[in-house]
Formats: sequence, C-alpha cells, structure tokens
Amino acid sequence: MVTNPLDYVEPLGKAGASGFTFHVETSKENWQELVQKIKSKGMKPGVSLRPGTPIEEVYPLLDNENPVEMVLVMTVEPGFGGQKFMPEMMDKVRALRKKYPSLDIEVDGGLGPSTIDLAASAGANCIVAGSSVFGASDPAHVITLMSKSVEDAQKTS
Ligand SMILES: O=C(CO)[C@@H](O)[C@H](O)COP(=O)(O)O
Repeated sequence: MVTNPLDYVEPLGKAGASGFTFHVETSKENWQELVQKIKSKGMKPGVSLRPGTPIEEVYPLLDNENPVEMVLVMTVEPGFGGQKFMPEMMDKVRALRKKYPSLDIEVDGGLGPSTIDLAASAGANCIVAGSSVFGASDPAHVITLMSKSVEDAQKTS
C-alpha cells in the first residue's frame, strides 16, 4: 500500500507491469486521473480496500464510464504476510460478485488450503497467497489445490 500511487504509475509501466492496483482510501480525490493514466500506460487498473472500508466505497469506481477492472478485497490489514484470514470479508466478495458477475475479484491475506474454499465460494477468482505457498514443502501442490477450488466454485456458480 502506498499513499501516493500516482507517482508509481509511470515507473511501473516502464518496468513492464501489466496491472496497477491502488487503494481507494488514498485515492478519493484523484482516482479518475489514476485510472486514466494507468490505462494510458497499457496496464489494467484495479482498486483495493482495507478491511475497515465498506464495499460501497468502490462502487463509484466501477459504475463509471472509465471504470477500474479489478477489485482487491484485503482479507488482512495491508503490511506484511503471515496474518490471519478474516472470513467476515467474504460478505464484501459476495456483494461484489452479485452486483458484477464478470468482474475480476481478488483476495489477499491468509489464503491457503484451509481458507481457499471460503473465498472461492464467495466469488473470488484471483488469489494472492504468500506464506501458504512459500512455506509449503510442495508449493506446486498448494497452488494446484487453490486453483482447483476456484475453478470448481466457478463451475457451480
Ligand atoms: O503483504 C501482504 C499484505 O500487505 C500479505 O497479505 C501478502 O500479500 C500475502 O501474504 P500471506 O497472508 O499469504 O502470507
């Protein structure tokens, strides 16, 4: 999480990033400028929200003629890996999936074999996982398991 995302759009675009996600909490005044600049650099714009931020705060960024294309629901406070997944954040994922059936919805924080089904069944289709993968004896197995959970949930939704 950075407080001045606009400063990073150009360097990340030059470095070859394909997407750029900024926090709604730090971008209330300039999100439209941010989205425009991110797209002009060939990146996909996304918006993220902290656990204490209501989901309604991202709706204006989606219900817009130049919308963000992904929402990242933080399932821990941003800052560091290894924190505990907050299952109550799945209400936000469910609300988003109901309102925007084809939106990319990402979750980040505490995702692993024991929490992936909650996120997948709520409607998340992009998963950020740190410790559960890098701390596993068989990281490929954990990735396969989580991918399957998301794919299976999408088939039944
Ligand atoms: O860095 C953060 C949040 O800022 C973490 O949420 C990681 O992005 C994922 O780490 P794990 O929770 O999977 O260990």
